[in-house]
Amino acid sequence: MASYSTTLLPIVLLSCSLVWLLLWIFVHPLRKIPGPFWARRTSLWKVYHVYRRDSAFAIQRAHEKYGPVIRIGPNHVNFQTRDAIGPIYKAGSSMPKTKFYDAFTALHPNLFSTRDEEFHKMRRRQMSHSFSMATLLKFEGRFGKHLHRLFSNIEQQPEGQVFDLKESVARYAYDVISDLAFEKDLNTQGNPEANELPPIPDHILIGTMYGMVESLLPYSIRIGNKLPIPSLQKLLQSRKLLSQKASEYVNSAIEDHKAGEKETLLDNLLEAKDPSTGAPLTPAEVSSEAFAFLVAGAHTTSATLGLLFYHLLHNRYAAEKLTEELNANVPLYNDGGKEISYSGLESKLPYTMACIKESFRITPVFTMPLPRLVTDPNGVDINGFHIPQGTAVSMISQALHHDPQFWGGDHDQYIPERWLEDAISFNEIMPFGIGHRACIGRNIASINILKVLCALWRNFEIIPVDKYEKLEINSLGVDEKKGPLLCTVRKRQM
Ligand code: HEM
Repeated sequence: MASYSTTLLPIVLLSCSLVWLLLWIFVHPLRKIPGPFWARRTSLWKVYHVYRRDSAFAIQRAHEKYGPVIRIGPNHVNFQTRDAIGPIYKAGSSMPKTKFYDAFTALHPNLFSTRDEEFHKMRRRQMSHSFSMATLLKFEGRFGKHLHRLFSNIEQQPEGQVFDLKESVARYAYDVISDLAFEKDLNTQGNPEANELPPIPDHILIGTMYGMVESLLPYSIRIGNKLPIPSLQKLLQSRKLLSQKASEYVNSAIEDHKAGEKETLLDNLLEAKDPSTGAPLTPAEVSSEAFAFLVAGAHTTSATLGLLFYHLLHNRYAAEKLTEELNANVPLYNDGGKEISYSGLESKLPYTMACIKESFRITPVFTMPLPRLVTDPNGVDINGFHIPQGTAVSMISQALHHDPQFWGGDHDQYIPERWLEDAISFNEIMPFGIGHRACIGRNIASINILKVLCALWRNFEIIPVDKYEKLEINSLGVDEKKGPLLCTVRKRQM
Protein backbone atom coordinates (compact mmCIF):
# COMPACT_ATOMS: atom_id res chain seq x y z
CA MET A 1 0.00 0.00 0.00
CA ALA A 2 2.85 2.37 0.98
CA SER A 3 4.70 1.80 -2.26
CA TYR A 4 1.44 2.39 -4.20
CA SER A 5 0.96 5.89 -2.71
CA THR A 6 4.63 6.82 -3.12
CA THR A 7 4.42 6.11 -6.86
CA LEU A 8 1.04 7.79 -7.24
CA LEU A 9 1.89 11.02 -5.44
CA PRO A 10 4.63 12.21 -7.82
CA ILE A 11 2.44 11.34 -10.80
CA VAL A 12 -0.47 13.38 -9.38
CA LEU A 13 1.81 16.33 -8.58
CA LEU A 14 3.43 16.20 -12.00
CA SER A 15 0.06 16.04 -13.76
CA CYS A 16 -1.27 18.99 -11.72
CA SER A 17 1.82 21.03 -12.57
CA LEU A 18 1.44 20.16 -16.23
CA VAL A 19 -2.23 21.18 -16.28
CA TRP A 20 -1.34 24.41 -14.45
CA LEU A 21 1.42 25.13 -16.98
CA LEU A 22 -0.86 24.43 -19.96
CA LEU A 23 -3.59 26.65 -18.52
CA TRP A 24 -0.96 29.31 -17.92
CA ILE A 25 0.34 29.13 -21.47
CA PHE A 26 -2.94 28.71 -23.38
CA VAL A 27 -5.71 30.14 -21.19
CA HIS A 28 -4.29 32.90 -18.92
CA PRO A 29 -5.93 36.19 -19.98
CA LEU A 30 -2.57 38.00 -20.03
CA ARG A 31 -0.77 35.23 -21.94
CA LYS A 32 -0.28 37.39 -25.06
CA ILE A 33 1.60 40.07 -23.15
CA PRO A 34 5.36 39.50 -23.28
CA GLY A 35 7.84 39.90 -20.46
CA PRO A 36 10.79 38.23 -18.79
CA PHE A 37 10.27 34.47 -18.37
CA TRP A 38 10.35 34.51 -14.57
CA ALA A 39 8.36 37.74 -14.25
CA ARG A 40 5.42 36.17 -16.09
CA ARG A 41 5.43 33.23 -13.70
CA THR A 42 6.20 34.69 -10.28
CA SER A 43 6.24 38.02 -8.42
CA LEU A 44 9.51 36.91 -6.87
CA TRP A 45 11.17 38.32 -10.02
CA LYS A 46 10.32 41.82 -8.73
CA VAL A 47 11.43 40.99 -5.18
CA TYR A 48 14.73 39.68 -6.51
CA HIS A 49 15.44 42.93 -8.36
CA VAL A 50 14.50 45.12 -5.39
CA TYR A 51 16.84 43.00 -3.28
CA ARG A 52 19.59 43.50 -5.90
CA ARG A 53 18.86 47.23 -5.83
CA ASP A 54 18.37 47.36 -9.61
CA SER A 55 14.57 47.28 -9.66
CA ALA A 56 13.82 50.20 -12.01
CA PHE A 57 16.64 49.26 -14.36
CA ALA A 58 15.47 45.65 -14.64
CA ILE A 59 12.03 46.90 -15.71
CA GLN A 60 13.56 49.44 -18.11
CA ARG A 61 15.74 46.69 -19.66
CA ALA A 62 12.68 44.45 -19.97
CA HIS A 63 10.89 47.21 -21.91
CA GLU A 64 13.91 47.57 -24.19
CA LYS A 65 13.76 43.86 -24.91
CA TYR A 66 10.02 43.12 -25.00
CA GLY A 67 8.39 46.44 -25.97
CA PRO A 68 6.23 49.11 -24.33
CA VAL A 69 3.72 46.71 -22.72
CA ILE A 70 5.14 43.96 -20.53
CA ARG A 71 4.21 41.64 -17.72
CA ILE A 72 6.31 42.20 -14.62
CA GLY A 73 4.30 39.79 -12.49
CA PRO A 74 1.83 36.98 -13.19
CA ASN A 75 -1.00 39.47 -12.78
CA HIS A 76 0.80 42.77 -13.26
CA VAL A 77 1.21 44.68 -16.54
CA ASN A 78 3.62 47.60 -16.87
CA PHE A 79 3.37 50.26 -19.60
CA GLN A 80 6.08 52.54 -20.94
CA THR A 81 4.35 55.00 -23.26
CA ARG A 82 2.45 58.16 -22.40
CA ASP A 83 -0.81 56.87 -24.00
CA ALA A 84 -1.17 54.69 -20.90
CA ILE A 85 -1.04 57.62 -18.44
CA GLY A 86 -4.68 58.67 -19.01
CA PRO A 87 -6.38 55.29 -18.56
CA ILE A 88 -4.24 54.36 -15.54
CA TYR A 89 -3.60 57.54 -13.57
CA LYS A 90 -6.32 59.92 -14.69
CA ALA A 91 -9.20 57.49 -14.31
CA GLY A 92 -9.83 58.63 -10.72
CA SER A 93 -11.37 56.29 -8.20
CA SER A 94 -12.12 53.59 -10.79
CA MET A 95 -8.39 52.79 -10.69
CA PRO A 96 -7.57 52.61 -6.95
CA LYS A 97 -4.16 51.73 -5.56
CA THR A 98 -3.46 48.00 -5.19
CA LYS A 99 -2.54 46.05 -2.04
CA PHE A 100 1.12 46.84 -2.81
CA TYR A 101 0.67 49.99 -0.71
CA ASP A 102 -0.41 48.04 2.40
CA ALA A 103 3.25 47.20 2.86
CA PHE A 104 3.96 50.89 3.62
CA THR A 105 1.48 51.16 6.44
CA ALA A 106 3.62 51.23 9.57
CA LEU A 107 1.07 52.90 11.89
CA HIS A 108 -2.39 53.44 10.36
CA PRO A 109 -3.34 53.86 6.71
CA ASN A 110 -2.42 57.38 5.65
CA LEU A 111 -2.81 59.58 2.60
CA PHE A 112 -0.01 57.76 0.78
CA SER A 113 -0.91 54.17 1.56
CA THR A 114 -4.70 54.15 1.79
CA ARG A 115 -6.62 52.13 -0.80
CA ASP A 116 -9.94 53.51 0.37
CA GLU A 117 -10.87 56.16 -2.16
CA GLU A 118 -13.47 57.85 0.05
CA PHE A 119 -10.99 58.12 2.94
CA HIS A 120 -8.38 59.45 0.52
CA LYS A 121 -10.73 62.12 -0.81
CA MET A 122 -11.55 63.32 2.69
CA ARG A 123 -7.96 63.31 3.93
CA ARG A 124 -6.62 65.02 0.80
CA ARG A 125 -9.24 67.74 1.21
CA GLN A 126 -8.20 68.20 4.85
CA MET A 127 -4.55 68.46 3.97
CA SER A 128 -4.29 70.17 0.61
CA HIS A 129 -4.50 73.70 2.00
CA SER A 130 -1.38 73.09 4.13
CA PHE A 131 0.60 72.02 1.09
CA SER A 132 -0.46 74.89 -1.16
CA MET A 133 2.27 77.24 -2.30
CA ALA A 134 0.54 80.19 -0.64
CA THR A 135 0.60 78.44 2.77
CA LEU A 136 4.16 77.16 2.40
CA LEU A 137 5.50 80.58 1.49
CA LYS A 138 4.15 81.84 4.81
CA PHE A 139 6.57 79.57 6.63
CA GLU A 140 9.51 80.07 4.33
CA GLY A 141 11.49 81.07 7.43
CA ARG A 142 11.45 77.42 8.54
CA PHE A 143 13.23 76.42 5.36
CA GLY A 144 15.60 79.38 5.79
CA LYS A 145 16.75 78.29 9.24
CA HIS A 146 17.97 74.91 8.03
CA LEU A 147 19.33 76.31 4.78
CA HIS A 148 21.41 78.72 6.79
CA ARG A 149 22.95 75.83 8.74
CA LEU A 150 23.73 74.00 5.50
CA PHE A 151 25.35 77.13 4.08
CA SER A 152 27.40 77.78 7.25
CA ASN A 153 28.60 74.16 7.47
CA ILE A 154 29.88 74.29 3.92
CA GLU A 155 31.30 77.79 4.34
CA GLN A 156 33.33 76.51 7.29
CA GLN A 157 34.94 73.73 5.26
CA PRO A 158 38.63 74.61 4.98
CA GLU A 159 39.67 75.01 1.31
CA GLY A 160 40.71 71.61 -0.04
CA GLN A 161 38.95 69.68 2.74
CA VAL A 162 37.05 66.73 1.24
CA PHE A 163 33.47 66.26 2.41
CA ASP A 164 30.40 64.30 1.30
CA LEU A 165 27.93 66.68 -0.33
CA LYS A 166 25.31 63.92 -0.53
CA GLU A 167 25.38 63.50 3.26
CA SER A 168 25.21 67.29 3.81
CA VAL A 169 22.06 67.70 1.71
CA ALA A 170 20.53 64.55 3.25
CA ARG A 171 20.91 66.07 6.72
CA TYR A 172 19.40 69.33 5.50
CA ALA A 173 16.38 67.54 3.96
CA TYR A 174 15.83 65.42 7.04
CA ASP A 175 15.99 68.41 9.39
CA VAL A 176 13.67 70.60 7.36
CA ILE A 177 11.06 67.88 6.77
CA SER A 178 11.04 66.76 10.40
CA ASP A 179 10.67 70.38 11.45
CA LEU A 180 7.66 70.76 9.15
CA ALA A 181 6.22 67.36 10.07
CA PHE A 182 6.86 67.20 13.83
CA GLU A 183 7.85 70.74 14.74
CA LYS A 184 11.05 69.20 16.04
CA ASP A 185 14.43 70.80 15.45
CA LEU A 186 16.52 67.62 15.29
CA ASN A 187 19.51 69.54 14.00
CA THR A 188 21.33 66.54 12.54
CA GLN A 189 23.29 69.13 10.57
CA GLY A 190 24.65 70.68 13.75
CA ASN A 191 25.99 67.47 15.19
CA PRO A 192 26.89 65.00 12.45
CA GLU A 193 28.94 62.74 14.73
CA ALA A 194 26.19 62.29 17.32
CA ASN A 195 23.13 62.29 15.07
CA GLU A 196 22.80 59.37 12.74
CA LEU A 197 20.22 59.80 10.03
CA PRO A 198 17.22 57.51 10.61
CA PRO A 199 16.93 54.39 8.45
CA ILE A 200 14.30 55.66 6.00
CA PRO A 201 15.79 53.68 3.06
CA ASP A 202 15.46 50.48 5.15
CA HIS A 203 11.76 51.19 5.62
CA ILE A 204 11.36 51.78 1.88
CA LEU A 205 13.31 48.62 1.00
CA ILE A 206 11.23 46.42 3.25
CA GLY A 207 7.97 48.04 2.08
CA THR A 208 8.84 47.59 -1.59
CA MET A 209 9.93 43.97 -1.12
CA TYR A 210 6.81 42.95 0.80
CA GLY A 211 4.57 44.97 -1.50
CA MET A 212 5.89 43.27 -4.61
CA VAL A 213 4.20 40.00 -3.55
CA GLU A 214 0.97 41.67 -2.59
CA SER A 215 -1.04 38.44 -2.64
CA LEU A 216 0.88 37.30 0.46
CA LEU A 217 0.14 40.45 2.47
CA PRO A 218 -0.39 40.75 5.45
CA TYR A 219 0.79 37.15 6.17
CA SER A 220 4.27 37.79 4.76
CA ILE A 221 4.72 40.62 7.28
CA ARG A 222 3.64 38.38 10.17
CA ILE A 223 5.85 35.51 9.02
CA GLY A 224 8.75 37.89 8.27
CA ASN A 225 8.65 39.11 11.86
CA LYS A 226 9.40 35.56 13.01
CA LEU A 227 11.99 34.47 10.45
CA PRO A 228 15.46 34.14 12.00
CA ILE A 229 17.21 35.97 9.14
CA PRO A 230 19.50 38.62 10.71
CA SER A 231 19.47 41.03 7.73
CA LEU A 232 15.64 40.92 7.60
CA GLN A 233 15.33 41.38 11.36
CA LYS A 234 17.68 44.39 11.15
CA LEU A 235 15.46 46.00 8.50
CA LEU A 236 12.30 45.29 10.52
CA GLN A 237 13.90 46.69 13.64
CA SER A 238 14.78 49.90 11.75
CA ARG A 239 11.19 50.25 10.59
CA LYS A 240 9.88 49.76 14.13
CA LEU A 241 12.28 52.35 15.54
CA LEU A 242 11.32 54.83 12.85
CA SER A 243 7.60 54.56 13.57
CA GLN A 244 8.18 54.70 17.34
CA LYS A 245 10.21 57.88 16.93
CA ALA A 246 7.52 59.42 14.72
CA SER A 247 4.80 58.76 17.32
CA GLU A 248 7.03 60.10 20.09
CA TYR A 249 7.74 63.34 18.19
CA VAL A 250 4.11 63.87 17.27
CA ASN A 251 2.90 63.26 20.83
CA SER A 252 5.29 65.86 22.21
CA ALA A 253 4.35 68.31 19.45
CA ILE A 254 0.65 67.82 20.23
CA GLU A 255 1.35 68.68 23.87
CA ASP A 256 3.20 71.86 22.86
CA HIS A 257 0.73 72.91 20.20
CA LYS A 258 -1.06 76.19 20.79
CA ALA A 259 -4.46 76.55 19.16
CA GLY A 260 -4.52 78.95 16.25
CA GLU A 261 -0.76 78.70 15.66
CA LYS A 262 -0.13 77.70 12.07
CA GLU A 263 3.54 77.66 11.31
CA THR A 264 4.13 74.12 10.15
CA LEU A 265 2.41 71.24 8.38
CA LEU A 266 1.84 69.71 11.78
CA ASP A 267 0.01 72.79 13.09
CA ASN A 268 -2.16 72.66 10.02
CA LEU A 269 -2.88 68.96 10.52
CA LEU A 270 -3.82 69.51 14.15
CA GLU A 271 -6.21 72.25 13.14
CA ALA A 272 -7.62 70.34 10.16
CA LYS A 273 -11.29 69.41 10.26
CA ASP A 274 -13.31 67.01 8.18
CA PRO A 275 -15.13 69.45 5.87
CA SER A 276 -18.42 67.56 6.17
CA THR A 277 -18.46 66.53 9.86
CA GLY A 278 -16.11 69.11 11.41
CA ALA A 279 -14.21 66.28 13.21
CA PRO A 280 -10.50 66.84 13.83
CA LEU A 281 -7.84 64.16 13.23
CA THR A 282 -7.07 61.83 16.15
CA PRO A 283 -3.47 61.85 17.51
CA ALA A 284 -2.88 58.42 15.91
CA GLU A 285 -4.00 59.76 12.55
CA VAL A 286 -1.76 62.80 12.88
CA SER A 287 1.20 60.53 13.72
CA SER A 288 0.51 58.37 10.74
CA GLU A 289 0.42 61.32 8.34
CA ALA A 290 3.51 62.95 9.85
CA PHE A 291 5.34 59.64 9.55
CA ALA A 292 4.39 59.52 5.86
CA PHE A 293 5.75 63.05 5.33
CA LEU A 294 9.08 61.92 6.69
CA VAL A 295 9.23 58.71 4.68
CA ALA A 296 7.80 60.13 1.45
CA GLY A 297 9.43 63.53 1.80
CA ALA A 298 12.91 63.48 3.33
CA HIS A 299 14.72 60.73 1.46
CA THR A 300 13.10 61.61 -1.89
CA THR A 301 14.26 65.21 -1.56
CA SER A 302 17.79 64.40 -0.49
CA ALA A 303 18.21 61.68 -3.13
CA THR A 304 17.03 64.15 -5.80
CA LEU A 305 19.48 66.79 -4.61
CA GLY A 306 22.35 64.27 -4.51
CA LEU A 307 21.68 63.25 -8.11
CA LEU A 308 21.20 66.84 -9.30
CA PHE A 309 24.59 67.83 -7.89
CA TYR A 310 26.18 64.72 -9.40
CA HIS A 311 24.92 65.69 -12.89
CA LEU A 312 26.02 69.30 -12.56
CA LEU A 313 29.45 68.36 -11.27
CA HIS A 314 29.99 65.95 -14.14
CA ASN A 315 28.65 68.07 -17.03
CA ARG A 316 30.92 71.03 -17.55
CA TYR A 317 28.84 72.81 -20.18
CA ALA A 318 25.66 72.73 -18.08
CA ALA A 319 27.65 73.78 -14.99
CA GLU A 320 29.08 76.86 -16.74
CA LYS A 321 25.71 78.00 -18.06
CA LEU A 322 24.14 77.49 -14.64
CA THR A 323 26.89 79.55 -12.98
CA GLU A 324 26.37 82.34 -15.50
CA GLU A 325 22.63 82.48 -14.92
CA LEU A 326 22.88 82.37 -11.13
CA ASN A 327 25.65 85.00 -11.02
CA ALA A 328 23.47 87.36 -13.06
CA ASN A 329 20.27 86.87 -11.08
CA VAL A 330 20.96 85.82 -7.51
CA PRO A 331 22.94 87.91 -5.00
CA LEU A 332 25.64 86.28 -2.89
CA TYR A 333 24.29 84.80 0.32
CA ASN A 334 25.76 87.45 2.59
CA ASP A 335 24.78 90.18 0.16
CA GLY A 336 21.02 89.68 0.23
CA GLY A 337 20.93 86.10 -1.11
CA LYS A 338 20.03 84.83 2.35
CA GLU A 339 16.70 86.64 2.21
CA ILE A 340 15.84 85.73 -1.35
CA SER A 341 12.28 84.40 -1.58
CA TYR A 342 11.19 81.42 -3.62
CA SER A 343 8.31 83.45 -4.99
CA GLY A 344 9.13 84.54 -8.56
CA LEU A 345 12.52 82.80 -8.52
CA GLU A 346 11.60 80.04 -10.98
CA SER A 347 10.65 82.48 -13.73
CA LYS A 348 13.93 84.40 -13.34
CA LEU A 349 16.00 81.24 -13.74
CA PRO A 350 14.97 79.30 -16.86
CA TYR A 351 18.29 77.48 -17.30
CA THR A 352 18.46 76.54 -13.63
CA MET A 353 14.94 75.15 -13.86
CA ALA A 354 15.91 73.19 -17.00
CA CYS A 355 18.82 71.66 -15.04
CA ILE A 356 16.43 70.55 -12.29
CA LYS A 357 13.86 69.15 -14.74
CA GLU A 358 16.53 67.26 -16.65
CA SER A 359 17.80 65.71 -13.43
CA PHE A 360 14.24 64.63 -12.57
CA ARG A 361 13.94 63.15 -16.06
CA ILE A 362 17.19 61.26 -16.37
CA THR A 363 17.31 60.02 -12.76
CA PRO A 364 13.85 60.11 -11.21
CA VAL A 365 14.04 58.89 -7.63
CA PHE A 366 10.51 57.62 -7.02
CA THR A 367 10.84 54.64 -9.34
CA MET A 368 8.66 52.00 -7.75
CA PRO A 369 5.88 50.88 -10.09
CA LEU A 370 2.80 52.83 -9.00
CA PRO A 371 0.26 50.00 -9.38
CA ARG A 372 -3.44 50.56 -9.83
CA LEU A 373 -6.18 47.93 -9.84
CA VAL A 374 -8.51 47.40 -12.79
CA THR A 375 -11.93 47.38 -11.12
CA ASP A 376 -14.23 47.66 -14.14
CA PRO A 377 -15.96 44.27 -14.60
CA ASN A 378 -15.52 44.73 -18.37
CA GLY A 379 -11.80 45.38 -17.97
CA VAL A 380 -10.01 48.21 -19.81
CA ASP A 381 -8.22 48.61 -23.10
CA ILE A 382 -4.77 50.16 -22.79
CA ASN A 383 -2.22 50.48 -25.58
CA GLY A 384 -4.12 47.98 -27.72
CA PHE A 385 -4.31 45.29 -25.02
CA HIS A 386 -7.43 44.21 -23.18
CA ILE A 387 -6.70 44.10 -19.46
CA PRO A 388 -9.27 42.19 -17.38
CA GLN A 389 -10.70 43.19 -14.01
CA GLY A 390 -8.44 42.32 -11.08
CA THR A 391 -5.17 43.00 -12.94
CA ALA A 392 -2.57 45.41 -11.56
CA VAL A 393 -1.47 47.99 -14.12
CA SER A 394 1.41 50.40 -13.63
CA MET A 395 4.08 52.62 -15.10
CA ILE A 396 7.52 53.46 -13.77
CA SER A 397 9.08 56.87 -14.19
CA GLN A 398 12.46 55.36 -15.10
CA ALA A 399 11.06 53.64 -18.22
CA LEU A 400 8.79 56.53 -19.27
CA HIS A 401 11.64 59.04 -18.94
CA HIS A 402 13.91 56.86 -21.07
CA ASP A 403 11.43 56.02 -23.81
CA PRO A 404 13.64 56.46 -26.88
CA GLN A 405 10.59 56.98 -29.11
CA PHE A 406 9.89 60.22 -27.29
CA TRP A 407 13.25 61.38 -25.92
CA GLY A 408 15.41 60.19 -28.80
CA GLY A 409 18.64 58.24 -28.92
CA ASP A 410 20.34 60.59 -26.45
CA HIS A 411 17.84 59.84 -23.64
CA ASP A 412 20.72 58.64 -21.46
CA GLN A 413 22.52 61.99 -21.63
CA TYR A 414 22.04 64.93 -19.29
CA ILE A 415 20.98 67.77 -21.63
CA PRO A 416 19.06 70.59 -19.87
CA GLU A 417 18.70 72.38 -23.24
CA ARG A 418 16.02 69.89 -24.32
CA TRP A 419 13.61 71.63 -21.94
CA LEU A 420 14.30 75.03 -23.47
CA GLU A 421 14.75 74.40 -27.17
CA ASP A 422 11.97 71.87 -27.60
CA ALA A 423 9.72 73.61 -25.04
CA ILE A 424 8.78 70.23 -23.56
CA SER A 425 6.18 70.35 -20.81
CA PHE A 426 7.04 69.02 -17.34
CA ASN A 427 3.86 66.90 -17.71
CA GLU A 428 5.77 64.64 -20.10
CA ILE A 429 7.51 63.12 -17.10
CA MET A 430 6.12 61.76 -13.84
CA PRO A 431 8.67 62.18 -11.03
CA PHE A 432 5.82 63.21 -8.70
CA GLY A 433 3.23 60.77 -10.06
CA ILE A 434 0.11 61.85 -11.95
CA GLY A 435 -3.59 62.29 -11.22
CA HIS A 436 -5.48 62.42 -7.96
CA ARG A 437 -2.82 60.36 -6.09
CA ALA A 438 0.11 62.52 -7.28
CA CYS A 439 2.54 63.89 -4.72
CA ILE A 440 1.00 66.34 -2.27
CA GLY A 441 4.48 67.46 -1.17
CA ARG A 442 5.64 68.61 -4.61
CA ASN A 443 5.67 72.29 -3.61
CA ILE A 444 7.84 71.53 -0.58
CA ALA A 445 10.25 69.58 -2.75
CA SER A 446 10.36 72.36 -5.36
CA ILE A 447 11.14 75.02 -2.74
CA ASN A 448 13.85 72.89 -1.14
CA ILE A 449 15.56 71.90 -4.35
CA LEU A 450 15.71 75.35 -5.93
CA LYS A 451 16.73 77.10 -2.72
CA VAL A 452 19.51 74.62 -1.92
CA LEU A 453 20.82 74.72 -5.49
CA CYS A 454 20.87 78.54 -5.54
CA ALA A 455 22.49 78.86 -2.12
CA LEU A 456 25.24 76.33 -2.76
CA TRP A 457 26.00 76.82 -6.45
CA ARG A 458 25.87 80.62 -6.34
CA ASN A 459 28.20 80.89 -3.35
CA PHE A 460 30.66 78.03 -3.80
CA GLU A 461 32.71 76.60 -6.55
CA ILE A 462 32.12 72.93 -5.86
CA ILE A 463 34.82 70.60 -7.14
CA PRO A 464 34.19 66.84 -7.37
CA VAL A 465 37.02 64.66 -6.10
CA ASP A 466 36.47 62.24 -8.99
CA LYS A 467 35.71 64.21 -12.16
CA TYR A 468 35.15 60.97 -14.12
CA GLU A 469 33.08 59.09 -11.57
CA LYS A 470 30.52 56.89 -13.32
CA LEU A 471 27.05 57.23 -11.84
CA GLU A 472 25.74 54.12 -10.12
CA ILE A 473 22.30 54.01 -8.54
CA ASN A 474 20.74 51.97 -5.76
CA SER A 475 17.27 51.26 -7.12
CA LEU A 476 14.89 49.93 -4.50
CA GLY A 477 11.72 51.94 -5.02
CA VAL A 478 13.12 55.31 -3.99
CA ASP A 479 16.49 55.48 -5.69
CA GLU A 480 19.68 57.26 -4.76
CA LYS A 481 23.24 57.64 -5.95
CA LYS A 482 25.36 54.75 -4.72
CA GLY A 483 28.14 55.85 -2.38
CA PRO A 484 29.12 59.38 -1.36
CA LEU A 485 29.53 62.50 -3.52
CA LEU A 486 32.95 63.62 -2.41
CA CYS A 487 33.80 67.25 -3.09
CA THR A 488 35.88 70.22 -2.03
CA VAL A 489 34.69 73.85 -2.15
CA ARG A 490 36.07 77.31 -2.80
CA LYS A 491 33.96 80.31 -1.83
CA ARG A 492 32.95 82.56 -4.74
CA GLN A 493 33.83 86.20 -4.14
CA MET A 494 31.54 87.79 -6.73
C1 HEM B 1 11.68 65.17 -4.71
C2 HEM B 1 10.81 64.88 -3.76
C3 HEM B 1 9.60 64.00 -3.95
C4 HEM B 1 9.31 63.08 -4.92
C5 HEM B 1 10.15 62.71 -6.13
C6 HEM B 1 8.01 62.52 -4.60
C7 HEM B 1 7.34 61.58 -5.38
C8 HEM B 1 6.06 61.14 -5.13
C9 HEM B 1 5.31 60.27 -6.01
C10 HEM B 1 5.80 59.71 -7.33
C11 HEM B 1 4.09 60.07 -5.45
C12 HEM B 1 2.93 59.27 -6.04
C13 HEM B 1 2.90 57.89 -5.47
C14 HEM B 1 1.84 57.00 -6.08
O1 HEM B 1 1.17 57.34 -7.04
O2 HEM B 1 1.74 55.92 -5.56
C15 HEM B 1 4.07 60.78 -4.18
C16 HEM B 1 3.00 60.80 -3.31
C17 HEM B 1 3.04 61.40 -2.07
N1 HEM B 1 4.05 62.20 -1.58
FE1 HEM B 1 5.75 62.73 -2.55
N2 HEM B 1 7.56 63.08 -3.44
C18 HEM B 1 8.49 64.00 -3.00
C19 HEM B 1 8.40 64.81 -1.88
C20 HEM B 1 7.40 64.75 -0.95
C21 HEM B 1 7.32 65.56 0.25
C22 HEM B 1 8.33 66.65 0.61
C23 HEM B 1 6.23 65.14 0.94
C24 HEM B 1 5.66 65.63 2.27
C25 HEM B 1 6.27 66.34 3.14
C26 HEM B 1 5.59 64.09 0.17
C27 HEM B 1 4.44 63.41 0.54
C28 HEM B 1 3.72 62.58 -0.30
C29 HEM B 1 2.42 62.02 0.05
C30 HEM B 1 1.70 62.20 1.38
C31 HEM B 1 1.98 61.29 -1.08
C32 HEM B 1 0.65 60.56 -1.25
C33 HEM B 1 -0.32 61.49 -1.95
C34 HEM B 1 -1.70 60.90 -2.21
O3 HEM B 1 -1.86 59.69 -2.38
O4 HEM B 1 -2.66 61.69 -2.26
N3 HEM B 1 6.33 63.89 -0.97
N4 HEM B 1 5.27 61.44 -4.02
